[in-house]
Order: sequence, then C-alpha cells, then structure tokens
Amino acid sequence: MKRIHVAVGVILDAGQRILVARRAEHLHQGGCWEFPGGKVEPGEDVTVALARELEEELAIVPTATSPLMRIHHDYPDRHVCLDVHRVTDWRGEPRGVEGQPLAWLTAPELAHRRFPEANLPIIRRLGLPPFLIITRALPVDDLEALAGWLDQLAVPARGAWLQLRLPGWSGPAFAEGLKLALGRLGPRGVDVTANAAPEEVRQAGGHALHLTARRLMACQGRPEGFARVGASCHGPEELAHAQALGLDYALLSPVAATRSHPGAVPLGWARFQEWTAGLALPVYALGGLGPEALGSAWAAGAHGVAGITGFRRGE
Ligand SMILES: Nc1nc2c([nH]c(=O)n2[C@H]2C[C@H](O)[C@@H](COP(=O)(O)OP(=O)(O)OP(=O)(O)O)O2)c(=O)[nH]1
Ligand SMILES: [Mg+2]
Repeated sequence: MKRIHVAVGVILDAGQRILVARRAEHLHQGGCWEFPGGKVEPGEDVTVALARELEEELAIVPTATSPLMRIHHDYPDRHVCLDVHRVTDWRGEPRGVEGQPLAWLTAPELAHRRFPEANLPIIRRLGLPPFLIITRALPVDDLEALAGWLDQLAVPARGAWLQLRLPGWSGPAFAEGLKLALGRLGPRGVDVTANAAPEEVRQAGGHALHLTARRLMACQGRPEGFARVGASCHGPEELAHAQALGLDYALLSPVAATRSHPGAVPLGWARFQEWTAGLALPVYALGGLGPEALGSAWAAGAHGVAGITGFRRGE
C-alpha cells in the first residue's frame, strides 16, 4: 500500500479559533474540510515541509510551531502518517491561494464539519482546552464561598475547564457544589471535571472524573460512565498507567516550585519533556505555573497548563 507522510498545521489564533480549508472535489478525501498541509518530500524535514505547504496553500510563513500529535491511519488505498503541529504565530494574512474556501472555527464547531476519517483524534484532542484550572481549598460545605470563588474566575481567551476539588465535602453538599459549578460555568463555556471517588461523582451527576494518583493506581480499568476521565501523575509509572487505561488526559507535577507544595522538588521542563515524549496521552503541566507558561508548556510537548493560583484575579 502507498505510504504518505503529511505535515499538517493546526493554525490557532489568540482566541483559540482554528483555520480549516476545504479540499477540492477531485482530490483524495475531496470535499472534506482539512487542516492545511501536504506531503513531506523525500529527505525533507517535517517543519520545513509544513512551512513550505502553508506558504503554497495560504501564503503565510509560520513563526511559532510546536508538535501536537502523530496519527497513523489506513485508508483503503493508502496509509497516511499525519505529523500534526500547532501553528500559533505567522507572518501574512491567510488566503486560499488555490481557491479553496477557508473558515476559522472553534473546537466545538469542528464537530459539525466533515473531515477525513484520520482527523478524528485531532478533533477530539482540540476539544480539550489548553488550560485546566483547579479550585483552591474551600471551607467544607460552604456553597457561598464556592460561588464567590467561581464568580472570581478569570477564564483565559484560549479557553479553560475546571477541576472541582473539594476536600472534606461529600454526599449532598458535594453534589450541590458540583451542580453550582456546572450551572455557573456552563454559560461561560467552561466544563467541569470532578476530583472525588468515582461513585461520588456518578451520584452527583458529574460527566467528567478526575482521579488522584492513588485512585489512578488502584484502577484496573477505565472508570465507566464518564465522558472524560483524567488523573494526577508525578512520574513515568503513573503516566504509563493513565495511558494504558485509555484516560483522556493527565496532569504531571510539580513542574516549577509551588506555594501549595513547598517541600516538593520541581521537575523542570527538560524532565517533563523526557517523561511525556513517548506518550499519546495529552499531559497538562502543573505546579507553580500560570497562563503565561503556555508557550513553554507547548514547546515541551505539554497539552496545556493546569494551576490553582495564577488563574484568579489578584492572585
Ligand atoms: N493536508 C491534510 N491532509 C490530510 C488531512 N487529513 C487527511 O487524512 N489527509 C490526507 C489526505 C491526503 O491523502 C494527504 C495529504 O495530501 P495533500 O493532498 O494535502 O498533499 P499536498 O498538499 O502535498 O498536495 P499535492 O501537491 O500532492 O496535490 O493526507 C488533513 O487534515 N490535512
Ligand atoms: Mg495539501
């Protein structure tokens, strides 16, 4: 079977909208929408190929890129390897040089267009926002304090979701807390994952679950009944287990020194990169980081940045 290596650009603007183009009818996967890009020439470096294709197809020169993921897919007549890179800065104004229609879409909007089959993992991946904000410790069962905290939340333009962590809360109070978070943040486009025992989250009606490292290592399989499941990890073994269970994301910490865990030895970006390089699992960098760390996180291969402080006004 024909094997094709393709350089693909997920071009993101500052509001996290994504540039897509429609493939001409006569091409392979014709009529589908795609992320701009094209075939890597023999001996060509993939980032050079990406720059060449974006210049040929869109008349732009990428100036900031980072690897997002690699996909192998078999079509009936060919095998493609998509080498997918984020493009977060470029020179020029994109236009359809070959007459192809272009559109800037949000991640949820991608789901309503027809893409080649190989693109499904990219679309799922882009549905995970680049920031994951974690609640700070709040007084037990204090819904008013939680409401105040939620209303103070500054949501970065690139998009975020929330890990609701309420140590000491349980039963009806936890369920009320989760309902409150979903109700307040849903209209702001912020989804909520709950950090608690799977049974507790299920009973509270949560659709996304976050596992502590200890709960992760006690799992023999992926907890059932949740649209998204993720876990906190501190080393390669935990990351490998999270990936083996088919989880949707992991956190790896502490990347930098942090006030909340003063004794912990920070990993630094080099070790973060080393521990996550071989994984298909999206990993958020956590520990002493705020929104401004996103560029460094992407450069180290992270999916995004998670944090407690640094995401609230005045902290
Ligand atoms: N560019 C791009 N190609 C994709 C995507 N998804 C996907 O399955 N493909 C497949 C379709 C094609 O078989 C192959 C890309 O080839 P291409 O037609 O874009 O190659 P090219 O730009 O170099 O075009 P050409 O000069 O060979 O006509 O990868 C995607 O999102 N973007
Ligand atoms: Mg192309």
